[in-house]
Formats: sequence, C-alpha cells, structure tokens
Amino acid sequence: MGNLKFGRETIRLEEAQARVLRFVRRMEKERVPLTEAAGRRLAEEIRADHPVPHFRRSGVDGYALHAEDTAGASGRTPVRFEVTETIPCGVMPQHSLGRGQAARIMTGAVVPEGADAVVMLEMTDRLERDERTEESDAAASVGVLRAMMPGENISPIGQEVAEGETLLPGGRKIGPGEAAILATFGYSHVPVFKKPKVAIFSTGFELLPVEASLRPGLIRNSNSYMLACQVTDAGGEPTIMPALPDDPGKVQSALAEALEWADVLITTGGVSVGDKDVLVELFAQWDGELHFNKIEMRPGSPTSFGCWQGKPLFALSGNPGASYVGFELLARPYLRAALGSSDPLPQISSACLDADYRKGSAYPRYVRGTSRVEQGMVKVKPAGRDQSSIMISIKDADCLILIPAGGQGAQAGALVTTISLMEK
Ligand SMILES: Nc1nc2c(c(=O)[nH]1)N[C@H]1C(S)=C(S)[C@@H](COP(=O)(O)OP(=O)(O)OC[C@H]3O[C@@H](n4cnc5c(N)ncnc54)[C@H](O)[C@@H]3O)O[C@H]1N2
Ligand code: MOO
Repeated sequence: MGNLKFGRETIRLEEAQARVLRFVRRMEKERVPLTEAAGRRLAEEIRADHPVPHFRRSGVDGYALHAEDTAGASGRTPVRFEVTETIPCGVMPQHSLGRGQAARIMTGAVVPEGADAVVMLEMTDRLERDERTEESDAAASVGVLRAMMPGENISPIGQEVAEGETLLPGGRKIGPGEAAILATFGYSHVPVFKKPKVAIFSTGFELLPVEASLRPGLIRNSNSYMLACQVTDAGGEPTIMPALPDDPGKVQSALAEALEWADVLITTGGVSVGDKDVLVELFAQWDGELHFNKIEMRPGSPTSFGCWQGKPLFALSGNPGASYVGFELLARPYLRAALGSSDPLPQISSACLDADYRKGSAYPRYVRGTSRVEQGMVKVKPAGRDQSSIMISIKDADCLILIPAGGQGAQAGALVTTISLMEK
C-alpha cells in the first residue's frame, strides 16, 4: 500500500464501502424474549404457520344472520329474527343458525355456522328497546332495519394473512409492527443476530476522561461517547476502552487483547501524518491487512480500514466531525450487514439546498445537514459550522448533504444528494 503516511492510494467512497462489505462476518444467532427484541434484527425469515384470522371473525358488535333473510328490511319494515344465543369473544358458538335466526355477537367473536353477515347493533331495533340481560337475549327477538349483503362485517379466514405467506425477511429490524407479527405467530422468543461487540479506543495524549477537570491544552474525550451512541443505535454493543498509548507496540497489544472478545474494533485519531499518529505506525508493523487508508471524502479523508485475525478495524479520524461521518458511511453499513441487512448502505435521496455552501473541495464533501419539508419539497441546509474539528453541530444533523468535488461548492436552490442518518 505504498508509503503509509504520505503517497497513499486514494479511493472513492463507494469503493471503500464495497471493500468494507467484502469482509463482513455475519453474526451468530441467539434467541431472546420477545419483550427484549425491540431494535434487534431477525436471524430467520418469519412465515405464517396459520392464516389470520384463523376463524371467520365479526368486525362489529351486532347480530350474525343469513343476509338473504334481511331482504326488504328497512326502518319502516323491520325483519324480525329469533335470537339463538350471545357469542362473546373467545367463545365458540353453541348453535348453527337456521333461517330466520340471528345470534348476538361481539366484535372479534367467531361467526356461527349458517351466518354470512353481521348487522351492526345500530341497524337493529335492539338499541331502542329496554336493556336486557344477556340471558334473556337468548329467548328474545330482534328487528333488523337494513338489508345486508353476504360477507358484510365478516373477516374471512386468511383475509389479513394467508397460511404460508412470508411475513418478515431475515435481517429485518424489529419495531412495533414486527413485534405485533411475532406475537401473533407465537414467538415468545425470537431468533435474532447476536449484537456485535464493538471495542472503541481513542488515541491522543491530549485526551482527558469525562470526569476530569480541564487543564491547559487538554480536552475531554468526546468521540468515544459519540461513537458508543452510534454503535448502540446501529444494533451493536459498545465498550469504551481506555485511551491507547502513543507507543505502537502497546497499541498493538491493547488491540490484540480486545480482539479476543470484540467482533469489531474502532479507533479514533492517529491516522493522519502527525508525528504521533500511532495507527499509521501500527499499520506499518502489524500482521493484519490494511484495505484502504485514504478516501476521496471530507471530512475523514484519512479514514482507514483493515482486518486483523479476520476481524475489522475501523481507524477513524480524530476530528469529531470526521469520526462521526466515518462511522455513518463505513462502520454502520458493516454492522448492518453483520446483522443480516440485505441493504446495508445508507439511504440516498435528493433535496433542495436551502443556503449557499461556498466552500469548494478537491474531494466530495459530506456536510452535516438539517432537513425540513416546505410546500411538499424537502429542503436541507448545513446543520451549523461544518469543519471536521467542530463537534457542536453533530447534534442537529439528520442527514449528510453531498457537495460534489470542485472549486465552487453549491448554490442555494441546487438539487443535492442527501444521505439519511436514520437507522433503518
Ligand atoms: N499536515 C497534515 N495535517 C493534517 C492532515 C493532513 O492531511 N496533513 N489531515 C487533517 C485531517 S483532514 C484530519 S481529519 C486530521 C486527522 O487527524 P487524526 O485522525 O490523526 O486525529 P488526531 O490528530 O489524533 O486528532 C485530530 C483532532 O481531533 C481531536 N480528537 C482526537 N480524538 C478525540 C476524541 N476522542 N474526542 C474529542 N476530540 C478528539 C484532537 O484533539 C485533534 O484536535 O488531521 C488533519 N491534519
Ligand atoms: O478529512 Mo479531515 O477528516 O477533513 O477532517
């Protein structure tokens, strides 16, 4: 890979993403209680082993009856039915209906044999009469005030889901709709991919622990906490590791130790051309494979990626903006793919740029953006100051705005490509 510090091979972001995805190791499966499955990704396809509903289900509170028997019914000429029974939810009907008979039925209850429609309570004279007890209903009659069509207010077997249908693909993230499906089909425990364990290392003599008081020239380590949030959001299990020392030998042994339990290593800082850029020094002496160390992008051009003992190492830039963007564009797709996603790259769309972006660049820029919808059009503008070293605007970003390479930047009103930062 040539001189590791200078003269690096610069590749396009798309090529870098393709190289990362080539080395994805799919996580193993585990079963977790459904109550703990939110946000996890399914390790198996889910198929319907029964239809939904699995019985003919009433859609309203009313009377089940034979539609043909209601011919000519109206407010002025009600048709009277003998009431056979009351069918609550969860209870099988006792009788099948004969002609001229109706059964009082609740929403969600089993429609009895012989019935092919349910008339709403409001379309009967039942409401107009004195309240009766359920027991007396059995001996009662009801007047129907409207003619019914066969099938009205009945959900047939399999209306919602046919038996054998594929409901959810493997890799699908479990949200409320997926949890409802899993519960419907009896998954008290759900097959999911194990969370990738991600060890997060910072580098740099200037870094203080969060709890330390500020001292001249020193700053608190914010990248590790930012990245831990990103890892959690992407479905991983982050561990913030002690800061790496300046000595490449010690860095190598700290990372090697983490490889024993971690699935993914992430470091921040130390990838540029400074005298103390320890990751660069590590790459010169380790027995892993470096797959790239320079990308045509800003921020994060020195972002590096390699594999060591088959496990990935993302060496992100130390600048907070570069670290954030590097994770989103490279490490998050890796984690998604390891968790079974068939579509791990971020979602691309387009929007109207709402403010001039006057800074040209030799490389495409991925600018932290804030979007809003105005008169049906998505508009985006930079979330704030956008230098790589700026941390404060990361909180306002909901997308990255792609400003193509060139001397001009982009003008307000231009159609720009945006990259979603939402976990899908
Ligand atoms: N002569 C050159 N200098 C630089 C170049 C270059 O090409 N030639 N590239 C610049 C670019 S672009 C970037 S990005 C940075 C990348 O530097 P490193 O990845 O080696 O990161 P550091 O030098 O260690 O730190 C950069 C910056 O970020 C702060 N930092 C680091 N870690 C943390 C952390 N955990 N939490 C908060 N802030 C952190 C650090 O204090 C520095 O200010 O290099 C440019 N220079
Ligand atoms: O490429 Mo540096 O990462 O601009 O910020």
